[in-house]
Amino acid sequence: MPWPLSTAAAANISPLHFQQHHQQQQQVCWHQQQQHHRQRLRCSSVSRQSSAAGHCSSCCAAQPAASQGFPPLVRPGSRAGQRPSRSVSLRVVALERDEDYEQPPEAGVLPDVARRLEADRSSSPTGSRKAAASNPISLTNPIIRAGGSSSSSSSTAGSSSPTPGSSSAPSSSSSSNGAGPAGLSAAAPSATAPAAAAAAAAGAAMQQQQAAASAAAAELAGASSGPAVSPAGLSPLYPPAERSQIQESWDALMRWSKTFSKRSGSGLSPIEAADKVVVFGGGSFGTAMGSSLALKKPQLDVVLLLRDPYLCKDINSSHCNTKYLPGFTLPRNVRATTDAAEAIAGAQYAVHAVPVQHSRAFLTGVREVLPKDVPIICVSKGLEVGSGCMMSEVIPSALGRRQPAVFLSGPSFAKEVMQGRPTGVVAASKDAALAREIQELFASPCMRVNTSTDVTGVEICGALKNVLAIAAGIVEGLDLGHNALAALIAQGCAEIRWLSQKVGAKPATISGLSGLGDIMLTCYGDLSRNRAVGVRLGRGEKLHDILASSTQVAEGVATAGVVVGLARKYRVSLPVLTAVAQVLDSNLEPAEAVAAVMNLPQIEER
Ligand SMILES: NC(=O)C1=CN([C@@H]2O[C@H](COP(=O)(O)OP(=O)(O)OC[C@H]3O[C@@H](n4cnc5c(N)ncnc54)[C@H](O)[C@@H]3O)[C@@H](O)[C@H]2O)C=CC1
Ligand SMILES: O=C(CO)COP(=O)(O)O
Repeated sequence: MPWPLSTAAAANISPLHFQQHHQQQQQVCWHQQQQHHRQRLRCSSVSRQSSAAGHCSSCCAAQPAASQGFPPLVRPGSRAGQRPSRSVSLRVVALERDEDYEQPPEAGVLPDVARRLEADRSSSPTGSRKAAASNPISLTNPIIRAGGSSSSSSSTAGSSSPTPGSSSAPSSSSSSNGAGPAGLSAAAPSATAPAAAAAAAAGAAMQQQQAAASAAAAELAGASSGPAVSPAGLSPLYPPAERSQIQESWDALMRWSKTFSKRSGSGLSPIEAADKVVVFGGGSFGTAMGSSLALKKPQLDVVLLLRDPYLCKDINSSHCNTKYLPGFTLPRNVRATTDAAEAIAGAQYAVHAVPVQHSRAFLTGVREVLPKDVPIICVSKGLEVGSGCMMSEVIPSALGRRQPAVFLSGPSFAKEVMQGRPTGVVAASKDAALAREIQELFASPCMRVNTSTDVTGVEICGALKNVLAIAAGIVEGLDLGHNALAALIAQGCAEIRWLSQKVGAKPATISGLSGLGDIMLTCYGDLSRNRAVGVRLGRGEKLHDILASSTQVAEGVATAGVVVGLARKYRVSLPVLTAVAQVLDSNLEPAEAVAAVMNLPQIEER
């Protein structure tokens, strides 16, 4: 299981069992869990490209808000290389949609194949175990602190230097042998004939993993029929019947994953086909997303288009974005330039990471040199002051044409992307095939990418969560406690839902990665710049001073005012989000705003 037992699940078990489980979890380090998980959930595209890339060689397997200091908005008036066809196949699985679960491979499907593979398995049990055991997984990101010994050359488990913020993580060289964490490997002997048959239907690789799991479990249990014991030396948590059900469900999920991945087509994957990607804006997130692509393919030319020649020089000479991501060494194939024509020439994709309020002017400036068929992958989150436009409207308006575009959003702090920590985002485009292409382009063992066609939903949620994060920061800065923070975020979620639905967002988007996922990250995560603005406001600082001392953008500040206009247009009342705008506009002290919201009429929940 990729994540620890949920609180909800934990609430249903006895304290003793919970304690046992917790001890198990502590014994099975994060890296072990991940390695186990990845070995099972292998992504064939990464597997294919990683052998070439050496990245993960053996695993996966115009109205300026002058008072807020915003500059005035400017109203605006053949590429080389080959991209894969838009019919590029799905290799990475979005687990969120119900329809994906429509036909999970059940025990007993394809019985003839199952029988054949079962026969194979009984004839060679050790061979398959060896195969699984010789397949170590590395999630370790080769991007390391500047001054470290290596960067992109590190590809095997445990061989890279510690990443910032993860120094306490045990070395992955102590990883499991593929048999997985305690509960799973110990439960393997109870996998009975139907489970084995279904595993066979899913393919030989799965069968190899099961054999490995069985063998490891037998080893752990002393090859006897006695009670299975976890590697941590603890008894299993659940009663046998429950455990075998859990194992069966897990196996079915893994078979489904395997068969889903097998539906891949032929042809080059997007990352294989690409040889150059341009990133508009070399701030923290542009650099992080560019670096994650650069790591996937060392031959890929990743060019950051910047305005600051000194920063450019720094990046090219020291391989470090000293201004926005100090302490991280960038992959060697990331470079920077201030020359837009040179940066864009020959690029197959353009990642747009320029703050929303500057995007129109920026895009107008590159319109002539940007080929009209290069897809823009927009990661900027916010609403344009003056027009109220979302980026999906700003882009065609600034370029004066319909450019292929995908909107990538979700809980994804730049620093954690740089650290190679597991991250999930959603790629939304009206063009579903393009969304899948971008899904495949960015997907890696560290990055899950769901697809969506709900561009409006993904964009509005990404913009609104920044405003809510400021409110969350204010509550934190005022030291109002956990209850207050949770109540505020819940209210904010409701307000985001009310407005998002009015503008056409789908419910699945609002509760998905770009909605709830990003709300949780930004409202609770210390790395959020928007939240940091709120914290400082709550502690009594003035907005002007906060902005003057910040080197990075907090999109929620500009977006808050726009949100109120949108709410009025759609006739929705948004107490918390409106209060944020009032505080930012210096019409209300943070503490007054909280008191006013607390004293609104008591209402029925909706
Ligand atoms: N940093 C993060 O963790 C994440 C940021 N984002 C979004 O990505 C966008 C960019 O954010 P960051 O990279 O974090 O911002 P940042 O503040 O770190 O960097 C902004 C970049 O834009 C450039 N820029 C500023 N004004 C410009 C102009 N007029 N013309 C051209 N370039 C200009 C800056 O020079 C800098 O390179 C924002 O919309 C943000 O909400 C999205 C997800 C995560
Ligand atoms: O959008 C983000 C993470 O998903 C980054 O949030 P901040 O801009 O508040 O740092």
